[in-house]
Amino acid sequence: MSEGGGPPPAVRHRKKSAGDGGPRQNRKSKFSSGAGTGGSSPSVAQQHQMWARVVLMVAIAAIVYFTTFRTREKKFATQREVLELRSQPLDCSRAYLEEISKFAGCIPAQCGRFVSDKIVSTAEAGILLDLARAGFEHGQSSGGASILDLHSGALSQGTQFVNIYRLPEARRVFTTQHINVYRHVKEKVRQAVADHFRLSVDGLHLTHPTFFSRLTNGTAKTIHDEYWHPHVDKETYSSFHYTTLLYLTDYGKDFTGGRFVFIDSEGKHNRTNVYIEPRRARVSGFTSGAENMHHVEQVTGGIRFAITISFTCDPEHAMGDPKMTLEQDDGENGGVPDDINQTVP
Ligand SMILES: O=C(O)CCC(=O)C(=O)O
Ligand SMILES: [Fe+2]
Repeated sequence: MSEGGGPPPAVRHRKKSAGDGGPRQNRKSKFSSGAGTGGSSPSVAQQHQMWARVVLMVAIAAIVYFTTFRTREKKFATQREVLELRSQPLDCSRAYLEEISKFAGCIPAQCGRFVSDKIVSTAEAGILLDLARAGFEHGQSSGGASILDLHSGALSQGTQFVNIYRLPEARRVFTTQHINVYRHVKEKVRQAVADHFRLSVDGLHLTHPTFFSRLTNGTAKTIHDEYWHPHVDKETYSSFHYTTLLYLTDYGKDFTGGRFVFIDSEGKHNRTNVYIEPRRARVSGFTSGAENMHHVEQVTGGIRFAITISFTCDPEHAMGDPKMTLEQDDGENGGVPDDINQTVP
């Protein structure tokens, strides 16, 4: 019974002796250069053992490294999806919470982010794309990032900015339809932010800078062209409390690269990149604190158009609808605000 129950002792013995030079000794001697190689067999076995240890140690080091310094990738919204609403609640960063607590009615039920393809129609986005193209015909950065701010009139030109409302050739560049759609869309987005974060819409104001962006893979000429740096909006633009983005062109069709990426850090070494692939008429919204650190990937081909529509809870930083004329030119700098340098992160 005892013999039949387990593996035969001989088999067990052979397995155990596999590393002790027994059967291997013979196999090895076939490849040895000279006769009488019996004496070198133990050292070959030792070498094997040593290599096994090295391989094991490297494997352990790799496992430790990849579990300690890990970057995970998550897709929050792909270009192909048509989303009613996708959201992710987050804890507010301490500084954000401290500041927003001063504005009753404007404190989010919870910090976080959302994406929806149902707030703005593709027809509206098409008209805004037309507006953007018409505006950028009168000025573009010589690097990869151009902006057009309808409120101040700031428009990239070469390595600088001009006021589009001062350009005679741009007099009638925007149509009544452009203007009406811009205002209407901005209101819908404002309402969506108020609904999502459960705010009183009256306490939520449009703020500066709110602008169109046109991104390409052109070589950066100034710091304003370097749109890909990770940042926190509240730190880049102090008046921001809620950031929204409206995409006017499609990732993978109109341009490549250029995904929006939230960078979620868990501890010192672990991070998760959360991707939003731009889609025409897609709106994303998020609280502007450190809980929503983000960046835009470099565009590798084509042209990416988007609008950054920003909101503040602070009435002192509130901004009205754009007048789209030179009337609003009240600055020494031809209406281009002094802090234009903040317009592009
Ligand atoms: O265009 C985007 O997707 C993001 C732009 C951005 O991060 C910003 O305007 O602060
Ligand atoms: Fe940003």
